[in-house]
Amino acid sequence: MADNNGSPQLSELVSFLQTLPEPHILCDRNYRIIAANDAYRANWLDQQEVVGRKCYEVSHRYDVPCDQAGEFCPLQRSLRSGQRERVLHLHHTPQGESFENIELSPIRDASGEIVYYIEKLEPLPGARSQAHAQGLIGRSPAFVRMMEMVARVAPSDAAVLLQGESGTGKELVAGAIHRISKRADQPFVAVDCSGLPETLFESELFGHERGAFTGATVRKTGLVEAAAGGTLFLDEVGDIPLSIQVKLLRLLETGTYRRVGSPELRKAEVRIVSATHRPLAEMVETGSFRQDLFYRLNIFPIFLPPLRERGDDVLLLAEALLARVAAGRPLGISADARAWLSAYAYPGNVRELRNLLERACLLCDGDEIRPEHLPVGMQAGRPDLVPSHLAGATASRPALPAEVDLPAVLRSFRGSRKALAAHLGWSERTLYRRLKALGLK
Ligand SMILES: Nc1ncnc2c1ncn2[C@@H]1O[C@H](COP(=O)(O)OP(=O)(O)OP(=O)(O)O)[C@@H](O)[C@H]1O
Repeated sequence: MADNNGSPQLSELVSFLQTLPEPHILCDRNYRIIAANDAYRANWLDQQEVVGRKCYEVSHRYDVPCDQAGEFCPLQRSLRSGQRERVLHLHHTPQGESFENIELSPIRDASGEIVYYIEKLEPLPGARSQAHAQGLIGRSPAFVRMMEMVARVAPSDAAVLLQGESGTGKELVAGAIHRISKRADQPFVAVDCSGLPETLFESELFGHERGAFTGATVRKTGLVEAAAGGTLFLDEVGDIPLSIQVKLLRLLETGTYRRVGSPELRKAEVRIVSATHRPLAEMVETGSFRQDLFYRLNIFPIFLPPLRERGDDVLLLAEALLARVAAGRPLGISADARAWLSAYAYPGNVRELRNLLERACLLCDGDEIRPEHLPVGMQAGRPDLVPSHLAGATASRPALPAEVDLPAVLRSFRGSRKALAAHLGWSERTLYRRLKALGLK
């Protein structure tokens, strides 16, 4: 596949691309798309021609390469490493924004220099478009990095431990891992390990024989059996009593278990995904969690970022969740309410944002959510309405625009307007409006 100058023959590369069933494009080192195969074009039906355009412009609508827009660029990575590189990117597609696995393979000329790249673009199976009612929403770097870990581990059978604060979406991510995996057509069974007394928990998990204990009038299959062939999601795994931990360890190590009241060893065929908001490593230190079980569960740890570290995702989520909770009511969010939502610290993460919007919907009679419908407004008018967990949390929120003595801050602050906005926890627009209102523009 080389011409007389030692460069790979373009026409042969293009016809090779055509033989590939997955969507592929061919790019040069300058991000320019040189060819796209039919599988790629089938996804881009009715769209503008892509050949001749830059990959970052087509897939991301950026004016600059991904790495200059705060994302990992596989092309830059591959230029550095000289190897094939894989990343997960959130791409604009005719079906809406969705996650795609990108695999970039360098093509060299006879002198060994990289001249082209073949790029495979595969939608993440099961991770539906962000617009979908059940989809995981987010595009911040912290969220995309987390999703990249999800995409890497999902197709394997490795045990995954999801760690993150309450309400960060651990159950949703566990479901996504299942849907992306080859077990997607088999059951996904979620077990809440925190709610049940010890004996009941064991029989829920492993099942019991008739007469195994008082009240066991019929034989019962356990959740491990119900999940056969699929995924068993152990939520709040840090709450599993020590006596059951040893049985869970056996399940993970040997793939076997016993129903309560039966000596017979049964074979289980499940993939284990577990989640906790508790510091399991510390619990191992203090002896309340078995070290051997921790290692078994923690083959592939994934950390879910708290909402306060997800930047603009807050407003993206707010819009999407509002559409879900407002059920057909076309509700907007005022600029002040947006500023508050962006600045708030969300100790209860996405769940708290969702609850807060649900309440705002009920309080709002018009067509726009305003600060008076949010905890900030309620706090100002009716402190008795503020739930205790929010009252504590609001203490740590950034200052609201009206509470700041801006002229005083301006006298002491050295730095750009952007830095000042970040310092105050405001958007640049809010800062601009406040400066203008005070005649300080
Ligand atoms: N990225 C996201 N996109 C859309 N919705 C989300 C996202 N993350 C979380 N949610 C929503 O937030 C709520 C809480 O999510 P989930 O129950 O998965 O969190 P969790 O981390 O398992 O919480 P806990 O530790 O309290 O069990 C759910 O309503 C879920 O749909």
